[in-house]
Amino acid sequence: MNTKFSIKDLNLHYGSFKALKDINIEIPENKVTALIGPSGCGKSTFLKTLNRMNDLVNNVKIDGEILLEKENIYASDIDITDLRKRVGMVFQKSNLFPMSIYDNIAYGPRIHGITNKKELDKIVEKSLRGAAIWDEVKDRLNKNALGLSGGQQQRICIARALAVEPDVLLMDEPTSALDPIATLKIEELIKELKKNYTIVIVTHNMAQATRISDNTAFFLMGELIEYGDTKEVFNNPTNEKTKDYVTGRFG
Ligand SMILES: Nc1ncnc2c1ncn2[C@@H]1O[C@H](COP(=O)(O)OP(=O)(O)OP(=O)(O)O)[C@@H](O)[C@H]1O
Repeated sequence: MNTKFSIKDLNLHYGSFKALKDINIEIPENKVTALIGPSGCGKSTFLKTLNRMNDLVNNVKIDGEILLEKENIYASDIDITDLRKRVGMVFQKSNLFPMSIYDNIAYGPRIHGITNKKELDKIVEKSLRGAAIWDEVKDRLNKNALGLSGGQQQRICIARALAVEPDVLLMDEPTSALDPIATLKIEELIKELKKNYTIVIVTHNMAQATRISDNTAFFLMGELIEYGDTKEVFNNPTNEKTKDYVTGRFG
């Protein structure tokens, strides 16, 4: 099993507040890694360090090392646009642009210099197929993406992330705004996507973590308390705090 991210002694401060404390973790390739823990424990902060999204926050200070296949993504010579192309992100709520489905998907590739219509057509179809939504939208590619249902919009967001051919997909509670059926569709999709992508997902939904993830990391107040095989973390946790959390005693 290959390691995709190797994180060593990662600390993150927002001003004087320490949001991540000495995080050490290896994230395997082509697996789903779930990040769980109570609100405010640092899950999203950690997720965003993986494609340097926190760089955009004022007063943030990050130290330690995050290797993406042996390359330190915090090295001064790293190309951040290229990093975000390799490590895509899907948010809690759909953040599609008020434009056609086609243009939403073609947006990233166009930014990266692809202008040929035939090539873009191919990318759009491949990405929509990859996100299991091609059949639902193939006859309305020129319609406004915001006219789709919430679940469909999330799959378009995933397609948009796939369009620039990433290696990794970061997902921050991608189903929290969806009904159970739309949630199930995204979960099925995630299981399919891990064949080709490494997935790291923040979820508040414990059942979801057990359904879709291979590994689970439990965070508490900025610390990584426990990390391992999802079945072990949920059924046989080594730490009392993990046990309390996964059995619903707090959080
Ligand atoms: N931009 C910011 N500036 C200052 N503090 C921040 C910022 N973003 C997050 N924090 C603080 O860092 C801590 C971790 O926040 P984070 O959003 O990572 O937690 P989380 O576990 O993802 O929470 P939730 O499950 O509620 O989304 C919290 O105390 C939060 O208030």
